[in-house]
Amino acid sequence: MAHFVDARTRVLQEESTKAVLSNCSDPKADLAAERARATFDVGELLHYLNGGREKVERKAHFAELISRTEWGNKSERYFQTREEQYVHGLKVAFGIWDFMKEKRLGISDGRVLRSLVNAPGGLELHIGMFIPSLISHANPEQQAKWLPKAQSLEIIGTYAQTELGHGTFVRGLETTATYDSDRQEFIVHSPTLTSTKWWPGGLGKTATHIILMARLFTKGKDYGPHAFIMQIRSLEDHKPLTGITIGDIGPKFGFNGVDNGFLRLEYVRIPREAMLMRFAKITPEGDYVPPPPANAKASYATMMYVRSTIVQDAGKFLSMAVTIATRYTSVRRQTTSSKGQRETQVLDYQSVAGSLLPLLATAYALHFTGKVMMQMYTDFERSRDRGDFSNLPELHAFSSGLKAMCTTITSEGIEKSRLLCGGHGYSRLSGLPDMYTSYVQNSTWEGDNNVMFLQTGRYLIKSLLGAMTGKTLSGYAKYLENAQFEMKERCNVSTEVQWLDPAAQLAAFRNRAARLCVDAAEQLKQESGGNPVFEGEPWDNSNVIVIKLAVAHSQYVIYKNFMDSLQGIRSRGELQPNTVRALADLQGLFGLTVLEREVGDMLESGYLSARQVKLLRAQQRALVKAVRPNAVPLVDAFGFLDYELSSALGRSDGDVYRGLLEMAQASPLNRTEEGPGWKAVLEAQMKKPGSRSRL
Ligand SMILES: CC(C)(COP(=O)(O)OP(=O)(O)OC[C@H]1O[C@@H](n2cnc3c(N)ncnc32)[C@H](O)[C@@H]1OP(=O)(O)O)[C@@H](O)C(=O)NCCC(=O)NCCSC(=O)CCCC(=O)O
Ligand SMILES: Cc1cc2nc3c(=O)[nH]c(=O)nc-3n(C[C@H](O)[C@H](O)[C@H](O)COP(=O)(O)OP(=O)(O)OC[C@H]3O[C@@H](n4cnc5c(N)ncnc54)[C@H](O)[C@@H]3O)c2cc1C
Repeated sequence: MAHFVDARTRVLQEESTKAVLSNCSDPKADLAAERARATFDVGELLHYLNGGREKVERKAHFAELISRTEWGNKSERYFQTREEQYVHGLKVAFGIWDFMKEKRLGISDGRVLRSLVNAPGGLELHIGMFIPSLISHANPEQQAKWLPKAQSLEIIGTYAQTELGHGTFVRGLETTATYDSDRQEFIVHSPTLTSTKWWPGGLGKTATHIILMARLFTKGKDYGPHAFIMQIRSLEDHKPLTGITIGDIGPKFGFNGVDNGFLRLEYVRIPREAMLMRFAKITPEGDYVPPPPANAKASYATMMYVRSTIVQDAGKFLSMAVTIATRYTSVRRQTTSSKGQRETQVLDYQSVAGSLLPLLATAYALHFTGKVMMQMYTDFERSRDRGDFSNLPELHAFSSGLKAMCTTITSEGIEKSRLLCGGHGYSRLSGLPDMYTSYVQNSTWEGDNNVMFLQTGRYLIKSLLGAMTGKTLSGYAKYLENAQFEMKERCNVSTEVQWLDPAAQLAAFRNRAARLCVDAAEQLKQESGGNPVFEGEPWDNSNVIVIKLAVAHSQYVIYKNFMDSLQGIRSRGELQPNTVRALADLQGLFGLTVLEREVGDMLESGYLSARQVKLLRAQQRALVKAVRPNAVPLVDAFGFLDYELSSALGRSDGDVYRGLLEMAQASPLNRTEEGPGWKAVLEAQMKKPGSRSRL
């Protein structure tokens, strides 16, 4: 209702309003001023990072179109119940599907659309693991039968591996697939409580089919986990098939639009052809044909593919968080030292810039590592298709460690970004709480991070031991050939500026990793009482140092990838000198920030002196200052659209306070002026006779 304000009231207020306006914040102007400080061409970097101008424009065009659809509308995003989220997630998946068909779009456009809407739902695993499993584990006949149905959404699948009792230890799975040669069928069964499948995304209420990981028994012998395809729900009425019990596992820390599910099987029969037989096979008579020794771990290939995509995506999520925090802290003003002066942009506080700008640098580092990771996976696929599995061990070691490292960095980085946004960062309207709760699972799924680090550490120690007996190493572990030399090496930096040299930084990363590898191997030998044993007590008692080694190696790899990528850009002349300079500052800031955090190891080993650490810290602080003017331009270059970020604080126009006020209007609590509690509780309580005098 319009509210009448008399002239006297207005006149009295006028002076106070003027006083407040004289130094109140103007977020839009602040952000515009930040953009004017750019030392490089933002458009150039934007196009480079996003694969060209055409792709950038295409994404904006898609966002424009889908934001107008019912399924693409995000205004209710932060106010949905779990059920609404689940149903909406399905509408989004099918909405994107129809949109792709209508516009005849391919897989890479589909990926862009899914990322734009960012509403994880019941089809995540269908796209992320069910189809990839068919591609990597099914033989040509099986692919011909199942892929068209899966790709046209005639069936919806998921990947059912984890059980109540086992996730990490895949060989410990208890679901059985017992071959009956008389009927040429498998009997799949959940023999124990702990064999209940638990966690698979979409299993609860969506999937009609699953890739089942079960222990294969034939002729009384256990051949360990193998992949099978089977139907679990009717295609007519979506009810579970006979002998199958399925349901949703309940609410989770985040990611609640996805119906992670449970499954029990009671003597269910599936045909022999249900076993995915690209590698291992079973004959009609029940003879087991193992995969060739070189690809004994072939049934784990889907996990490796997904780990690679997780590495690829880590940089994107960190970039999103950093974009929100950088834009907001550039327009957020808080505290003034003298009256009448404008308050300080919080990004100008050393504590804020010192935390946020290294994260910005890290987001760039992860971008380049993500690219290298996917290239390595694609190369593996190419050689695998020729029957060459020789690069499998390195790919496994590389993807395991990077999966763990990149997701740790990004999980922590999202939370740090949220904290840097103060109170408004705690609001879901900032976009950061949801981003955190839905991202952080990446540290657990697809291999718990510590378990993944241990896989990488195992590979590195074995590589070192091999090198000591004269074996030539390849790839990222090559430096271990010189581990004995590294043990005697000392850092030769003697001035602050020498720390800017990428070679000096790389040498420090490499030396730390090499020494830790020698230390870890020593400890393992001691625990083993002689020759290193990579299992049981000796291994378990060496876990902490092995994980430390894998962290150090992964940090070395990420730094090296950043350095090599930038060198490539320079030598190919892909970007203008000013842009390269801005990226070089980020590379230095990333490198020195990580090294600064880890100096303890290098002081302990004697690689660094206390004076060199002081110089390193001073140079790191100088780089924070150097990056500061480019902060907003550098996040603009990531190219996230407002639609994509769904954040009141990350708005590209900087109008954050209007954003909060506008978005809050959609709260269901605001549907009526008096609110839902008035009729339900407040009225009766507050109108009780004598209610005010009771206390
Ligand atoms: C922990 C390990 C790696 C251990 O496996 P294991 O069979 O016990 O291994 P082991 O007998 O100790 O043998 C070790 C040996 O096997 C090698 N190896 C292990 N995994 C692989 C691989 N993928 N590729 C190539 N090689 C592999 C290791 O390097 C060892 O080799 P070595 O003996 O040293 O030469 C494995 O069991 C594992 O991967 N566990 C994690 C389970 C997991 O990732 N589950 C994912 C479920 S799906 C999911 O979470 C959905 C995510 C949804 C989404 O992302 O969208
Ligand atoms: C949101 C979400 C979605 C998921 N989706 C799916 C899915 O679609 N399909 C599917 O099959 N699974 C899925 N999972 C399961 C997931 O893959 C497992 O939870 C994960 O692999 C970790 O296994 P775990 O739960 O058994 O952990 P545990 O192995 O029980 O880990 C517990 C602790 O023990 C430590 N630990 C375990 N083993 C060792 C060891 N050998 N050495 C040292 N430390 C060890 C771990 O580091 C961890 O700290 C999902 C999980 C989540 C959270």
